Amino acid sequence: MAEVKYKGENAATGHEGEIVVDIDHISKSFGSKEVLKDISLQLKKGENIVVLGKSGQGKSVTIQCIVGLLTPDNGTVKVFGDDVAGMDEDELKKLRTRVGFLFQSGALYDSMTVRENLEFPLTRVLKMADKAEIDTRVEEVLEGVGLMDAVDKMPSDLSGGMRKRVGLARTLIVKPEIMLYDEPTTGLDPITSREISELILNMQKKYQTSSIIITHDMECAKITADRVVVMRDGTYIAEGNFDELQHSDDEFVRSFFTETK
Ligand SMILES: Nc1ncnc2c1ncn2[C@@H]1O[C@H](COP(=O)(O)OP(=O)(O)OP(=O)(O)O)[C@@H](O)[C@H]1O
Repeated sequence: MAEVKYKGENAATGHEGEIVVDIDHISKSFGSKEVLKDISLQLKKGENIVVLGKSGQGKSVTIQCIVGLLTPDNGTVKVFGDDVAGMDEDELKKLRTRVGFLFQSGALYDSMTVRENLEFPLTRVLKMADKAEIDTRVEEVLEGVGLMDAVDKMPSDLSGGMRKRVGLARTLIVKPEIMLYDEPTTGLDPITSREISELILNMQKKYQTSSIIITHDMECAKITADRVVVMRDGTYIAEGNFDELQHSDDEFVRSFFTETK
């Protein structure tokens, strides 16, 4: 496979080149099914990478390897310089406070208000106890996603787009340094999708967050990506910025930019 090269000039906020996620030649099979064959990728501080690929290509498996929910069969994943496979439960817990992930479902606790959903990671994960400090964090993050009015509502009273935004706020409230987004705009109307994409971009700018964004939504890719990689048959076959790949010589790569997903 052609190794994915890092193009530093595409990084939006270029933070002295610090590599926060280093995926080095990983492979992963489930039974006889080889899902990841040879994946290498480096995410730099402050950078947004979008991963494109058809369904079932192992994009989600890759991000699960980054947070230690899955372990690669071969190769290494280092986050902030440490090998994830070598971490014990405590180290993994700590890692997951620094790496936020928003999975497709982005499930909220239905029996809790928006405020309680947001307080949960602060009190349970960060063990915060100062009520004033907790309130400030909740208000700050809700303002960030434009949902201050919804603070006392139940998730069932919110639209799909609003729930997605609360899910994002709940992930962001612990101020993760890395964000992993698995299809953040799936199932949303075009206007709400654009709002979520712009939110992802704002979070990157505001907190210098580094992100890997898996999406089929080309508008989301266009808005958020400093760099795009294309996955096929368990490897990355192309990388570049949005415009470069849109005009790629490779028909498969170009197809993402012309097909309606
Ligand atoms: N824990 C697991 N056990 C067994 N098979 C798995 C597991 N996780 C993923 N797979 C398989 O790995 C393949 C890739 O799954 P993955 O969810 O990473 O795809 P994807 O590229 O994210 O696709 P999509 O866009 O549809 O979400 C699928 O065939 C899936 O069934």
